[in-house]
Order: sequence, then C-alpha cells, then structure tokens
Amino acid sequence: MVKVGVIGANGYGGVELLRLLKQHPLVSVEKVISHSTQGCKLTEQYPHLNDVFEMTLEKIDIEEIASNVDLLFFATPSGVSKEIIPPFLERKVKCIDLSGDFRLKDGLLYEKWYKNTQAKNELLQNATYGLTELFRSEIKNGHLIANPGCYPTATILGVYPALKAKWIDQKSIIIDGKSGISGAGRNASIGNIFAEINENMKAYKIGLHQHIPEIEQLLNVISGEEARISFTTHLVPMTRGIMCTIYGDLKVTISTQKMIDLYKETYKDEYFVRIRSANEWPATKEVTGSNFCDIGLRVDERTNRLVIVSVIDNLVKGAAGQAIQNMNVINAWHEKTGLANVPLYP
Ligand SMILES: NC(=O)C1=CN([C@@H]2O[C@H](COP(=O)(O)OP(=O)(O)OC[C@H]3O[C@@H](n4cnc5c(N)ncnc54)[C@H](OP(=O)(O)O)[C@@H]3O)[C@@H](O)[C@H]2O)C=CC1
Ligand SMILES: CC(=O)N[C@@H](CCC(=O)OP(=O)(O)O)C(=O)O
Repeated sequence: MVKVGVIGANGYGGVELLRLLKQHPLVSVEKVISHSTQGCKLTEQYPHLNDVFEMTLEKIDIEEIASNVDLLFFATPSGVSKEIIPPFLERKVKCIDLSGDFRLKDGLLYEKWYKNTQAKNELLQNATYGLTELFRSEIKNGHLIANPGCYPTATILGVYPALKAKWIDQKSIIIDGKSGISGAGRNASIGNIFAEINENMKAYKIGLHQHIPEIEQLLNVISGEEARISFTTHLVPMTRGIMCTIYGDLKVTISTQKMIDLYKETYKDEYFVRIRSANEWPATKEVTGSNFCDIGLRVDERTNRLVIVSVIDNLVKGAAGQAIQNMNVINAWHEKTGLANVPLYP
C-alpha cells in the first residue's frame, strides 16, 4: 500500500480526492490536513463521510506528515503549496499539486496572472505538468506534479489532435468556457450564493483569467508557435461540469468524418478520452463524477472553422481524478485504478 495524505482535505477538491481514494485498492489515506478546521472530525464538515472516513483533520506538521506518507496531494488555494511543498520534496515525499503554483514555467507570468510572488525557479523548472495523456512519460519520473487547471484540461485535450496535425491555425483559436459553481471552491462569496447563480448565467474574468497563460504555454509546446488565445469563462447554474466550445480556422480542406478519424486515432489508447460520432455532442452530465473527457467535432465548411466541444467534470478530470491518474502513472499502476466509475446519470 502506498501511504498518502491530503492537504486541504476539507475543500471541494480535497473531499473529491477522498471519495476517489476510498475506492482505490492500492493506497491508504494516512493524513487529512486542514488550515482553519484542524482538530475537527472530517465527518463534522462532511456528514456523507460518516462511517467511511472517520479521521480527524490535522494541522500541518512537516516532520510528522513526511514520516507517515509517501505521497501528498495539495488541494489548497494558489499561493499555499509553493510555500509548503519544498520541505516535503526535501524529505523525498512525492507531491501532486492541484493549484496553479507550479504550472507556469515562466515565474513572471505567474506573478502577473496570479498576483503573487512566484515559486523558486528551480522547482518551477523541475515540476512536471500533469496533463496525463500528453506527458505521461515525464510524469512517470516526476517528484512534483503540477496538476492542470480544469479549463486547460478540457481545452488542450480538445485542440491537441488538430493542432498537432497542423490542421488548424493556432492564432485563430477562441475558447468559450462554462463552469459549474463547484469550480470556485467551498468558500462562500456573494457571487456564488444560490440567488446569484440560480436561473442566471454570467461571464467573468474576461481577458484576465489565470488559465490564459497556462493554455498558451501548452499550445506553444504543441505547435512550436507563439499562441495568443481569446478565452471567455462563464458561470452556469449547475454544481459540477465544464464545457469548452473551441473554434479554430482550418488550414486544410477536410471533412468532419476525417477530423473525427484523426481524433479517434490520436486517442485510440486513451481510456479517459472519448470521441463522439458526427452530429453527436457531449453534455456535461455525461461525464459527471467520472474521469472522462468527451469530445464532439464539426468541420463547418461554410465558415471554414473547426468547432470542438469538450466536456469534463471539473472536480474529477479537472482536478482530483487527474491527480489520481497521475499518481497511478508515478507508481506504474494501471491508469484506471480507482477511477473506473461510470458517470452519474441523470
Ligand atoms: N474546484 C475545482 O473544480 C478545481 C480546483 N482546482 C484547484 O484546487 C485547489 C483547491 O480547490 P478547491 O478545493 O475548490 O478549494 P476550496 O476553497 O474548496 O478548498 C481549499 C482548501 O485549502 C485549505 N487551505 C486554505 N488556505 C490554506 C493554507 N494557508 N494552508 C493549508 N491549507 C489551506 C482550506 O482549508 P480550511 O478550510 O481549513 O481553511 C481548504 O481545505 C485550488 O488551488 C483550485 O484552484 C483545480 C481544478 C479544479
Ligand atoms: C467557477 C470558477 O470560479 N472556477 C475557477 C477555477 C479555478 C481553478 O480551478 O483553477 P486554478 O487551480 O488555476 O486556480 C476560476 O475560473 O477561476
């Protein structure tokens, strides 16, 4: 058994990690750490864990945690893990960070978009970007995994085959993202209360979203060209789910079926990426609770654009599920281990 701990265990990402880790046959959860609720029972915060996780939330004690776990998940807000991860790495604990602290190789970009000081450059350069399907050979030997953001996961899996094949123009890419409210975490704020969200839809952080440099960094790697995307995020009245509708100008004359064939071929060995047939569009509910990313495609011959619809569950493939997929890769376990659950429907 690999012994793991979760820092930030009483947030939405943390509790989703616990749900999935409970059904993982090769790990035991040894430590659950909280910032403001240390000393409380996890079940006081989350009664649905009664008789499932009878653990007490503890404070961060580096020596105590490091001597009890092999691997740590950080489900903390940005700005936290960059301060507390270094001593764990020094003590040979593998770290998977769900926050944005180690995703951007250029620390100045982090400072600009996250409005915070960057992590140590050496750690930034040594961190492995954890989009499993694209970087599994690097993840295998990684000690510090920067788990991707939720929108970047849906977007990059959505554009990767067409961009890699140079069938779309990278400079033309526009992403229209929509997220359920759990993407904002468990902290209460006026913008997130029922009366503000229910029967409502709103755009936010236009041109300012912290996932813009992350997506551009990845597009640069895939195409070898400098990327500049248009990315607009929307909050929609649902709990879980992300849909990214992506548009890109075609550089080749191609049919929808040929595009679908390219995507199916690219992802033929990827259990968690499912490509729909022509005229079939994925919906967020079709991936809820699961680690799947479902993708639908259409070549719009009238406008000469590719339209891609990519959906994930923000808390699973967009956070905790992909973190566990990465843990499976690090340990050379089958990637589906602990993640084989069918989406919850309806
Ligand atoms: N929600 C989502 O869909 C996704 C989230 N992420 C990222 O995952 C991370 C966690 O998100 P989420 O679970 O939604 O957020 P929440 O706000 O729900 O939870 C954050 C957790 O971090 C803990 N925490 C806060 N400050 C500190 C600190 N200084 N030291 C230790 N622990 C601290 C909180 O503990 P306490 O309550 O005790 O203070 C809480 O348990 C974030 O970086 C987020 O951006 C990434 C992809 C998707
Ligand atoms: C609905 C909502 O507010 N979603 C969050 C997602 C944040 C996140 O998960 O990303 P990081 O880990 O990069 O902070 C947002 O758009 O900022």
